Amino acid sequence: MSEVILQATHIKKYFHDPVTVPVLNDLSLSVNKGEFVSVVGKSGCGKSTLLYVLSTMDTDYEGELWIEQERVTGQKEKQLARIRNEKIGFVFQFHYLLNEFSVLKNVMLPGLKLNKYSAEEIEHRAMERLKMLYIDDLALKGANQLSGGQKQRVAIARALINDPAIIMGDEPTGNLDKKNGQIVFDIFKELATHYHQTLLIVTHDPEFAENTNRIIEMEDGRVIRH
Ligand SMILES: Nc1ncnc2c1ncn2[C@@H]1O[C@H](COP(=O)(O)OP(=O)(O)OP(=O)(O)O)[C@@H](O)[C@H]1O
Repeated sequence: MSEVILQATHIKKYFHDPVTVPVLNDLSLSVNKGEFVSVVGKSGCGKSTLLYVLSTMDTDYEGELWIEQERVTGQKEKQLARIRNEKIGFVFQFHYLLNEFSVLKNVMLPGLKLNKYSAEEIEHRAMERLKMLYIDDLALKGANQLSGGQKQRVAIARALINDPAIIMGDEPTGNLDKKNGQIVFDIFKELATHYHQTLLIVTHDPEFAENTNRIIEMEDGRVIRH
């Protein structure tokens, strides 16, 4: 049987602006280990809101969220911070790299926060991940010296540093041209296929979605296809 990595059940979330409207409306989904899942749907259907809930950054919802065997819902901020750092890797549309640091340092930073490995081990792990993404030759460059596509690959290496249970992405190819978007897609695909990395990626790009293992389609805060 497949191992469930992420499970969300009966998630409801409301915004009060100025009247109360449901943005996530009794939404349930689960993602198995090694699956590469895309989340699609029209603008405003609730994809980003869902990702905030699933990534533990938003705790103001009804329903339950589990990541691996751990119940996330109801945990205090300190525990949530640990869960985020240990179990979730993020890749956003914008890379959020620290320009004043080298590529290597950027990739190492979330590892240093975890307090699990020595600095030498983290450096070694960072170099391994840069090799996995074919950018180890950029390790000592400043983050501000890279192209958009290279920056996004560094952001993926950084997301991988703590061996997360799941990588979540919000339009990670949204800022890239077609060629670089394809490179980033291929990396995700390889991570899923060769490393059994679980991925949940919000995308507007139908071609991207079609080539993932499974499409979760949303409409008005609900899942209408999965
Ligand atoms: N902080 C907020 N307060 C009130 N309403 C909000 C807030 N954030 C989002 N919304 C509304 O919730 C709905 C869902 O927004 P969300 O950003 O999750 O959609 P989305 O599917 O990610 O859209 P897009 O594809 O354009 O990024 C929209 O109608 C949006 O206007």
